[in-house]
Amino acid sequence: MAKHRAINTFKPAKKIAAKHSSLPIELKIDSLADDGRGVARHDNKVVFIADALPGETVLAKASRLHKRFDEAELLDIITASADRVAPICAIYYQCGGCQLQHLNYPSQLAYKRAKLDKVITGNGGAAAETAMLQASDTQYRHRARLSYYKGQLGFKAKSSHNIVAVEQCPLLENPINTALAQNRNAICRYFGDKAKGEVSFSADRDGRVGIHIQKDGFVDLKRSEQLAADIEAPAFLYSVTGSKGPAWLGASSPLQYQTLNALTLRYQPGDFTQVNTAVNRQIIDLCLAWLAPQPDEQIADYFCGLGNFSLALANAGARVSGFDAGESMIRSATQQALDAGLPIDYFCVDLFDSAAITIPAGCHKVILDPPRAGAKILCEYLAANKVVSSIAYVSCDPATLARDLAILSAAGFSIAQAAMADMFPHTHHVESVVFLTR
Ligand SMILES: C[S@@+](CC[C@H](N)C(=O)[O-])C[C@H]1O[C@@H](n2cnc3c(N)ncnc32)[C@H](O)[C@@H]1O
Repeated sequence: MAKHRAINTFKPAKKIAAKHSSLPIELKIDSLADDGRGVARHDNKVVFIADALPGETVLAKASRLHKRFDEAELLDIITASADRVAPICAIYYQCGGCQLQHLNYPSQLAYKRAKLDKVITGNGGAAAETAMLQASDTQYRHRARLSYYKGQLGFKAKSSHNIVAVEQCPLLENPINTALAQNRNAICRYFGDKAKGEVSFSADRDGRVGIHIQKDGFVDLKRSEQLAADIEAPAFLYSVTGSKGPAWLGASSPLQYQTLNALTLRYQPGDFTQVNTAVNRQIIDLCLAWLAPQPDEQIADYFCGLGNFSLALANAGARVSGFDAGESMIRSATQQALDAGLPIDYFCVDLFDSAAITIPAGCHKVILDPPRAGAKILCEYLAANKVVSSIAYVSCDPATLARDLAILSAAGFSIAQAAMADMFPHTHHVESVVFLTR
């Protein structure tokens, strides 16, 4: 069996008492927690064990003790689950990027679907009607952010802030893996022994790969120019920013993210784009079907980013108002709408501030796609304001979705449709879309 590493947690934990530290314990895994770890009970306490699966009996060693639960490191599997598979990545047990590669893919989907079903039934919906959106479970990410420190370029490790060197990642689109292999040495030389920072790769519609470097400290503009010359096409150095001083900005044209058919979003590294292009298209299609935009009908797109949903809704005939706090994205979205001749007005607003929220005149349909924190304030606003009758809620966190659905349900909205979208295969993240009407 491959070596298993300790569990990743960022909460401070107590030192392990001597009697616990040296004693392996046998645990029976009952279920999977929301973060993908196995859950067992021992000494009347819940224990979380990374890489353990329901139905398994494992040998584990306590690694961190908390007041209400413990964490343990998997030492060996005594009885393996029939759902256990060999990870698709050689560094899975060290890398912090994925949590579910040891679980077969259909079971990953079932686990995520069950999480969403709980939220749906908890708010009066029918779980049996939840649809499933999915595409390839490999090579699906069009962007990745790696860290650099002391000669290592890779992802953060599972159980620490150390960096695991990544040569290739099976979840990344091929152009990113190629760009990584071709340019790793030049990037590592650029950082040298002392500097540290982050390197973002973003593959666009045309196979170009933009590289953005965020460095601690000052940016050496001459060396950045040299790095730009050294990077092998079709990858190119987009920009280098530092925590101090001026940035190096290349003269490259923006990247292009393809949404539906011929619709594209112009973006730069740092802008939000949905990581999984194929699943994103399915989500847009579904939201279009649910919201059924009519000619000249007014629709609001809250947390619109670059206009991923706004463009598709306007292209289908609606007039759209998009709201987001990202200034540069709103600028870029506004220009795109002008260039495409589409009737979209974008507004830069903080949607966590109730005083800043507005509903456009004549608007009865809304789409919202908040970050993990959800959209509590906005949902309270929509609940209180009786003009909105249909909401497509795109969520990347079932916990905040549950909280927000409860607010909307209490105001008379009911769940008409729902879908689980596997935007992030092999990780514990659950993306979902819920359609509410009243
Ligand atoms: C999950 S992304 C969705 C973006 C877009 N709908 C898309 O599909 O590409 C969440 C968006 O919420 C925006 N956001 C985060 N906090 C915000 C806030 N307090 N007010 C308004 N927008 C916010 C981010 O800028 C980001 O564009």
